[in-house]
Amino acid sequence: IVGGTDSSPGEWPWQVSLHVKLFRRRHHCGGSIISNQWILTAAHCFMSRQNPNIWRVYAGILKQSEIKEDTPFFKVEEIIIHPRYTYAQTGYDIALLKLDKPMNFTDLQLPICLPSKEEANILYTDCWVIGWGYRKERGLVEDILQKVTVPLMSKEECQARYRKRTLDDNVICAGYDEGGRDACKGDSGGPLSCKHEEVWYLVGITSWGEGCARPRQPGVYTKVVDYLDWILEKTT
Ligand SMILES: Cc1c(O)cccc1C(=O)Nc1cccc2ccc(C(=N)N)cc12
Repeated sequence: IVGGTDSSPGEWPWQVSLHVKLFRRRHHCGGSIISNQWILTAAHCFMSRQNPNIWRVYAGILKQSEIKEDTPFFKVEEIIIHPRYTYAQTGYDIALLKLDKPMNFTDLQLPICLPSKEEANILYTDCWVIGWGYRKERGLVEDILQKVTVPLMSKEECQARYRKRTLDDNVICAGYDEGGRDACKGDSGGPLSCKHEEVWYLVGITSWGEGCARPRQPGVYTKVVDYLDWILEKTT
């Protein structure tokens, strides 16, 4: 996260950290708890790493330094990548992780609501992107979970910013024309959460952007409401 601030314990209880258990265990991507057995994240987190056995899901974590050898984690039973995914920039950047056993909800690990179709055209005005990702383009994974508020922008406005590309229809953009506040590498898969009438909704999944926090280069997020049928088909 570029231009953000430290989160507090329990502020974002649906945020998880996805680690790869290889030579050096480390944070690779974020994800969101959507039920006691399912995590919603980005497909591009799993390119070249689709073996569920090497992944570890840490929930209820504020700092990466909390994670030790004996810190409990969830194993991944199944990784479901959207069948039409190829690259983040061409859309369908969405994946589901089925945990090997259901988690108990606590104050520090709780699910976030999926948006409903009826609310598909609500104008959310209180949206935040969070993660342990880079603070700048040539950065490194952060210790304390960062948060930054970002305004949503229309598809037309976003397409005008990415003139050389044709944006996928099922994305939502957010950011500031002056730049300075945005998600970045390492925040991928994490939630773009919007509060509406006292309830938090998972409006987007951090997917890509040209660099990070550059002027007129907004963050691009998978638009979750457009994948409700796919999510329900795979999780029920
Ligand atoms: C390609 C690259 C790096 O190598 C290092 C840092 C950033 C980038 C990059 O161009 N964009 C990105 C690469 C990977 C995940 C990203 C997630 C969000 C954003 C965003 N701006 N909202 C940019 C990303």
